[in-house]
Amino acid sequence: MGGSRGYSANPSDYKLLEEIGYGASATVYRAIYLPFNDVVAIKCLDLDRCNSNLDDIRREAQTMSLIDHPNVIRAYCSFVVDRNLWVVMPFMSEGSCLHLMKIAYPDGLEEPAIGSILKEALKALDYLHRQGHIHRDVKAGNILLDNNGTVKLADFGVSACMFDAGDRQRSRNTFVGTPCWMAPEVLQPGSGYNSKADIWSFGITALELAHGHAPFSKYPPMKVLLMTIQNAPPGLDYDRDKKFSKSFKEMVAMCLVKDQTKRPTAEKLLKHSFFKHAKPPELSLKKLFSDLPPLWNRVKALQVADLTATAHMQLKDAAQLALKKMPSAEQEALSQSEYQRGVSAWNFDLDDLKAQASLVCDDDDIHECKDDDESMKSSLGHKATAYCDPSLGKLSLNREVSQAECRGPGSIELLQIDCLNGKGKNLECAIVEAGCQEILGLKKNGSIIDVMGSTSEKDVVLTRANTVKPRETQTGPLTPGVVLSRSSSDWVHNSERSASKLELITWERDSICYMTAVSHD
Ligand SMILES: Nc1ncnc2c1ncn2[C@@H]1O[C@H](COP(=O)(O)OP(=O)(O)OP(=O)(O)O)[C@@H](O)[C@H]1O
Repeated sequence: MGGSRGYSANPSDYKLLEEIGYGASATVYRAIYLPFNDVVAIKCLDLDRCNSNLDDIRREAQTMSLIDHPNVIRAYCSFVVDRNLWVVMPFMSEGSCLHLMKIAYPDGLEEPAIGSILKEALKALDYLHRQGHIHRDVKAGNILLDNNGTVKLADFGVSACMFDAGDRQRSRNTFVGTPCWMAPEVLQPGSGYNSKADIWSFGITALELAHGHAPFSKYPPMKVLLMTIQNAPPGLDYDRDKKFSKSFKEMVAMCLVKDQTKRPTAEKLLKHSFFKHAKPPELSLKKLFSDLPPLWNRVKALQVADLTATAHMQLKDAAQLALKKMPSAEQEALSQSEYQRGVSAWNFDLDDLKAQASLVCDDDDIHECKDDDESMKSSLGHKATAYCDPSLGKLSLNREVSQAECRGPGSIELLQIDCLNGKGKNLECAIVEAGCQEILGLKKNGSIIDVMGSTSEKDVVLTRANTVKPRETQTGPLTPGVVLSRSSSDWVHNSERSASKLELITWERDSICYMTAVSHD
């Protein structure tokens, strides 16, 4: 982790100035390199907060320092200071495209600017792929801009060298990334992935720049995973996105093909007419920054806005749950806020995801799953425990949970609410987290409380759970078609049966939802 270009590995040679960015495991500062009086950026990675071990981090730093391309951020040097790794880089005075959009262009950028940014980012990808790297975290937050219009792809925190012989398996199997931008094959059991995964993420980034947010970004991470696998690929809509050219729409559609073999390479994509006609960035980008305050003030403003939004949502959440009413728009907003705060922190293991994804019904399985509903109906009155467990059985909830009792892994909150069903019987539910409700498809027609409490002639039945003996808890992994469904109707069924009490307990660990349902006759 030595130095280069004359930048020393001595922390006292650097004067840290303002904070200019923050991510899952790092805070980035503007700094002065005192011997040259040169402005640099220093990424301070908290080693205690890092998922990676020191070898991974060392590799990241080495990879970054070997990079030599005008569109890729290169590390000047890196060294350990206390429990932090400092990575010294060029300072990009306009920060990331994400920050720029958040502060000034919430609905996205104009096509000429998008074309220029994407072309430079694509040149970076072409270079990295030729060098044998997969970036694996292409997104607007990792495209940095300078005030002269320079565009650089940043953050090799999660990249791995495909040709890194000693560790090939590991680098291919441990995917740390951001779900909205992830290619379906990365989530599919048994299928490998390669640099084409970056082309998918590039397509998603194009949509992000066009709309100001990535597709599915309002949903919680687990739901995004499922939607990526199950739904048709997102794209620019020919009607809704009228302001964008046919060429742009075509280019995005080429990237967002589920079959990775049908996606173009970066080299081929660069030849697409959309990029052939892209303006040089120094012409199309500079005007984006005029009238904006300095980067550090923007970042400060965003931090304040994030904190305020979070506090606001938490207050609203508590108040509305207390009132047993949360309009779905509010739930979505809450979910989005949670998601946006958590997205970068959401690092996961590919094997876990593959295991989960394999349990999801795809379109062809839906009929099969629907047939299973009948057997579920006959299991009413029994206790069913459904797992969506990343560690496949490592964690299970096999006890009944009473009011305010459950404080499990991570931040678990249990709120028990008594609702009356139409027959005047008590219906209890314990709900933890808006994202989980959404994953489970229970929020479509309003909050789960609404669904459960207001269905006058109906009881709420969780479908697709395995038939188990009365008042026994079934443990183990989710079986196909058990939990993950696409519509609330798959979950909330009308029934002649009267389940007088239903306990539904969900909690979240690393964005994975766990659920136990108990119905009592
Ligand atoms: N060289 C730089 N110049 C200016 N701003 C930077 C620079 N490097 C990073 N930033 C800002 O800091 C933010 C966080 O940096 P970075 O993405 O490297 O951290 P991270 O912890 O790896 O984040 P994540 O896990 O979300 O990708 C960036 O989104 C960007 O806004």
